[in-house]
Amino acid sequence: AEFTDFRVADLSLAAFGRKEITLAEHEMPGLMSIRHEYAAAQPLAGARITGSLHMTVQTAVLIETLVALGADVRWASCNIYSTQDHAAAAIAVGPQGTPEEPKGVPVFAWKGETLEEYWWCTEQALTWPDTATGGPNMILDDGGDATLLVHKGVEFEKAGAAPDPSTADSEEYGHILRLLNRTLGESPQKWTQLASEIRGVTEETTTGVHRLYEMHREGTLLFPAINVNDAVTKSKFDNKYGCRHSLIDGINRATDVLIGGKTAVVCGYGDVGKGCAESLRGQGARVIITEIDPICALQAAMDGYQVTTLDEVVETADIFVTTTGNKDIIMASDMARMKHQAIVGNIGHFDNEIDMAGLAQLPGIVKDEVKPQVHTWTFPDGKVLIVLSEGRLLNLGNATGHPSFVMSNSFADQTLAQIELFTKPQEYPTDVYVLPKHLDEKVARLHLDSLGVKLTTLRPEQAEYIGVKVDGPYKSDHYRY
Ligand SMILES: NC(=O)c1ccc[n+]([C@@H]2O[C@H](COP(=O)([O-])OP(=O)(O)OC[C@H]3O[C@@H](n4cnc5c(N)ncnc54)[C@H](O)[C@@H]3O)[C@@H](O)[C@H]2O)c1
Ligand SMILES: Nc1nccc2c1ncn2C[C@@H](O)[C@@H](O)C(=O)O
Repeated sequence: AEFTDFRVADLSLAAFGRKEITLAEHEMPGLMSIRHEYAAAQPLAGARITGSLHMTVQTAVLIETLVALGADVRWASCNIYSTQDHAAAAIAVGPQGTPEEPKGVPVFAWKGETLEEYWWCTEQALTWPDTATGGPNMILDDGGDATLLVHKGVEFEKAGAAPDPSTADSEEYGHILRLLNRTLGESPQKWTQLASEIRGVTEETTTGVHRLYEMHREGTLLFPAINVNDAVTKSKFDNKYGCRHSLIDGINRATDVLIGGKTAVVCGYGDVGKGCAESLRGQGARVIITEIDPICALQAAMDGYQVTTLDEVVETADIFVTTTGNKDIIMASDMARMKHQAIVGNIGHFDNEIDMAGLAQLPGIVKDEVKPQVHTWTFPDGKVLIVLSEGRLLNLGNATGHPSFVMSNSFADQTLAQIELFTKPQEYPTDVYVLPKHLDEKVARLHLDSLGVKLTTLRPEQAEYIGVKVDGPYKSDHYRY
């Protein structure tokens, strides 16, 4: 039967996507090594994995690794602007298919989805026709939207109704409520039944992890979770070195502004902020940090950055980047004070770091599209602001996100986490876990040869002296790297 269980922008892009996937595989040695190591054992045979993670070339390599390990997969992106359409096309067509006869994986993602389409895609990725529960038995999440939809579905099914969408405190939540009101009418136990077979979720990013700990604290978490973000080989690499590469990629492709000599403000000096600050300084910008945390602020000062408040620099700086994972960092009133053609962008997971709703409501403001994901906002006095990706993460909205080599670390962690949760459910009662250190070190080890690294081997007496095994783990669980 013809395979039509997908929705992408343009199947004819599949060949281009396949070429870039092939190039990416060489740049993802850790992930490919895990694919080869585990393929024979088929550890994910029987797994039905719903993915909600930016549908990029690198994610395509992750998807095909999960499939190679035996999994069935359904996929959506976790952001309306982050899909690379040629990667999505290659996934729908598959390595053996053609645009005329696709033979790939169900994927529902295209660059420039509306919010309503985004949640429809997420629902498609979560809906598994011809299965007992109608759903997945694993979730691979980035930011927690798939996990949220399942939890809200169960919550409202238990209550017998979802709130009136007109009461939603955001446009996004309104779409979720409309969707759940529809499914409540169509199938009143859809989400409860679907959740019953989910063995767990592996969460990619800081903001999604925050949501999981919050649900666990509230006692509402329905299944165990592995916090992949806090694998050292994820957040100390992807968040830092990935953003170091892809932040200026996004700014350059969006504006081609000369960064050298300009003043750039980075809000937040966590893993992402550190990479962003280094990236901008590397281009010759004078980088100023804002922080709430005295430790991160002290780190920034010791790294040679001025650390002050946004209020102090909002009228003089040229480029503003939010990296906090928090909300309401740059408000409309701040943007009203910025200089002509200041550039504002966010690289945090959600679009609530920049007050886009407030900006749109400023009297006399005029929004104009320069090109996709680049807008000017003109104030009545003629001052123009340049806003990237409408406040959504600009490295994936204006560029192609992190490069393959760093995503190889993150996705090796993800694959190991999926195997852990799927094959050892009895070892993971509902809670939030991190990957054991020996797996973290394994992922790092898999990336050393490509960079020409030669490790030193501990001698037994040395290992004994520092209290570790010759083959590791080399650090305590509380070591901070
Ligand atoms: N775009 C990407 O490719 C990408 C990659 C990784 C992570 N992320 C996302 O980026 C965000 C940050 O991730 P992270 O790992 O750096 O988190 P983090 O917690 O390490 O860093 C965030 C920092 O922001 C600071 N902060 C919080 N509120 C602030 C405020 N009001 N003003 C100034 N500073 C404030 C915190 O003190 C913290 O140091 C998260 O949303 C994460 O999901 C995006
Ligand atoms: N090329 C890429 N493919 C997939 C996801 C990508 C990405 N670049 C950044 N993210 C987001 C990740 O950094 C994710 O781990 C996060 O933390 O947001």
